[in-house]
Amino acid sequence: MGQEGGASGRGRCVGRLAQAPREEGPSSGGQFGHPGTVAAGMADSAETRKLVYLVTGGCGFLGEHVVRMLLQREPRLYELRVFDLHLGPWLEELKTGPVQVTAIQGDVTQAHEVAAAVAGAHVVIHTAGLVDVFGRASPETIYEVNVQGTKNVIEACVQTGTRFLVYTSSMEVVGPNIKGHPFYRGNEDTPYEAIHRHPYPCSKAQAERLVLEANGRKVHGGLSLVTCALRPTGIYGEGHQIMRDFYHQGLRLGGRLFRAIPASVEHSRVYVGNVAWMHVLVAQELEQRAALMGGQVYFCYDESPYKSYEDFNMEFLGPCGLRLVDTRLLVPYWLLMLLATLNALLQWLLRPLLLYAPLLNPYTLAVANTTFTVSTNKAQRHFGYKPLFSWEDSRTRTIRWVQAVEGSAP
Ligand SMILES: NC(=O)c1ccc[n+]([C@@H]2O[C@H](COP(=O)([O-])OP(=O)(O)OC[C@H]3O[C@@H](n4cnc5c(N)ncnc54)[C@H](O)[C@@H]3O)[C@@H](O)[C@H]2O)c1
Ligand SMILES: C[C@@H](CO)CCC[C@@H](C)[C@H]1CC[C@H]2[C@@H]3[C@H](O)C=C4C[C@@H](O)CC[C@]4(C)[C@H]3CC[C@]12C
Repeated sequence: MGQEGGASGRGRCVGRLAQAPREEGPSSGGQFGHPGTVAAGMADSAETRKLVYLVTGGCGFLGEHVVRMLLQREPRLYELRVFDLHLGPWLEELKTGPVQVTAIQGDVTQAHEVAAAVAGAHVVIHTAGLVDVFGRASPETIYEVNVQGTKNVIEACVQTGTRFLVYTSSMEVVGPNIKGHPFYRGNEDTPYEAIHRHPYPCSKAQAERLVLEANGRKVHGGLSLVTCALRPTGIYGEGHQIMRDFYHQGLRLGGRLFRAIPASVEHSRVYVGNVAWMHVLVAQELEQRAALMGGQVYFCYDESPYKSYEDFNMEFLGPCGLRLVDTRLLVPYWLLMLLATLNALLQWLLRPLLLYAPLLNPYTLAVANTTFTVSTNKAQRHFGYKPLFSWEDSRTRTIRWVQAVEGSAP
């Protein structure tokens, strides 16, 4: 079944059974060094600094962590190009080190801007995207950024001779699907009917497919393009705007948040630092393991516990003074669905006047209410990934961030 869904991502975006290509080649043994060990045989010294990396979306929630992780853990880095529609002021502080940090204000929907940024890069880590499940942007805009933007990155690699492309995909390429089927402790090979209607998952699925299909294409200079897609589940950590939105919502409600989702509905979540680390490690290993890793997808995972979305958030918001009130008896699911639908109607009615984009809408309620948990070690088997941050460390860092940014530190 081919990829359907109109150019704007409207209609059903019907994917094939979401299974990554079967693994080829022997799974690699445990010969990798400890996470963070620099690429094998690389001395951390000036003469090894010869690589140029480009990170698109480098000023985003994930992108910033990828940029900082590269500066800490890629000793071969000569130049780090940070490409984003909106450049962050924090970039200036990065320009004092041994690596040349080049900030590029640009738009991935503009092919010429992408080509100029990619030219001369050895590796592209493509995280730029419109992460919108709240109706802030039109389906057309989501498609333009997430699909056309990815096409522009791929073509820029081919035209300029960049051989290695790491794409930030998403769990939503797989699910939850429009039928609300749970994905329980699944992995990259678990059969699952990936059927989407929402523009965001449709766009991520189309973009991921383009990246994987580009693996092996000849780039300028005659060598082959090696691509790989990483599928984070719900990312959390320093800089997570939705976490801040929940915290502000709780403060407005007198320190309380109201449970709307049964605790039995489990989600996988992954710490942003571990997602960034996986991106860096893939970029470091992709050349030596092109035959095994090229064209593959990998879920991003760590030791974060399986919990409902709301209970998981309380791991951080509880220590910041909020408590979760169980209101499922008061707010049955049908009433939640009605509220979500009213939000969608209000958004549509108010759109000519203002942007009304609450967290709760029919799509986010459906996703929140569907179990989606990942259990895999494919990244460890293929390129020796191990989480850099433990659950305890990830939790502490996130709590400290919420406390610091909200001034609620004890
Ligand atoms: N946040 C999550 O839970 C999550 C989970 C899975 C996958 N992802 C994926 O990770 C990537 C990063 O997501 P995020 O959560 O950091 O989002 P984010 O919105 O914080 O970051 C996205 C960045 O891309 C930039 N960008 C957007 N449109 C652009 C354009 N046209 N040209 C150039 N730059 C543009 C934005 O300015 C922003 O800095 C996305 O591709 C997203 O689909 C996110
Ligand atoms: C019922 C509501 C009131 O408590 C709870 C609404 C929660 C939703 C806002 C979030 C529940 C699941 C989240 C999504 C999931 O974590 C994975 C995602 C994939 C990623 O690529 C982008 C973000 C997201 C869609 C994420 C967005 C927020 C939720 C829908």
